[in-house]
Amino acid sequence: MNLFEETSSEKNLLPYDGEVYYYGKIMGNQQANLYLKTLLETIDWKHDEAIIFGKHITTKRMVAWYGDEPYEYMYSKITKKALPWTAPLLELKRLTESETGETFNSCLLNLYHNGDEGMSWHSDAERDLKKDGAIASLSFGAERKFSFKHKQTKETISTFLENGSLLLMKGTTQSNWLHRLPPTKKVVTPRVNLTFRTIV
Ligand SMILES: O=C(O)CCC(=O)C(=O)O
Ligand SMILES: [Fe+2]
Repeated sequence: MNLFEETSSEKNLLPYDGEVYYYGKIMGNQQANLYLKTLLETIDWKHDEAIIFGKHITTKRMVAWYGDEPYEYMYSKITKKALPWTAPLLELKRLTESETGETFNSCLLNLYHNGDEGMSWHSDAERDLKKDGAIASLSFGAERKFSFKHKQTKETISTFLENGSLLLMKGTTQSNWLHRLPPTKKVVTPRVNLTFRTIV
């Protein structure tokens, strides 16, 4: 817990061209497991849709989108509308804001049922997102590897995202680095991830 510390007290995981801070676990296992259960049961999960090479596909991974207002958000060439915050999501948004000192107005949630599901290399620099805005990532459930790859040098940095942990991406990270959640045979239990963002 570091309510009274600056984010700069966390070590930057990136060697250059961006800032990624891993805060580690910001709550105990019991509380994190309870959030996992609550989110699995109360979020309006839908299979993600995308248009890839002109083909309409739906993913095994499930997603949901919440925000301050019913923002329309373009993601993977499909427009989505944000739902109003639920009580547990507002709680988690406030916790994330107090830990990071940043503010957010929306949240994208991802549900990976097991290690077969992941997310391939991308950056979160969609047109509707604030340019170089901070993105905070909360993780619940199975611990998964998370990697960054520099767009020019291809240098790769990896870390593990624990149950109840917080990671913050800011500065020029999205302009210069890709990130992904690699699939893995080792994980057979679900993981829920929340990324808090700022839509403009
Ligand atoms: O599941 C994660 O940790 C990452 C999710 C992500 O990169 C995204 O939603 O853009
Ligand atoms: Fe992302």
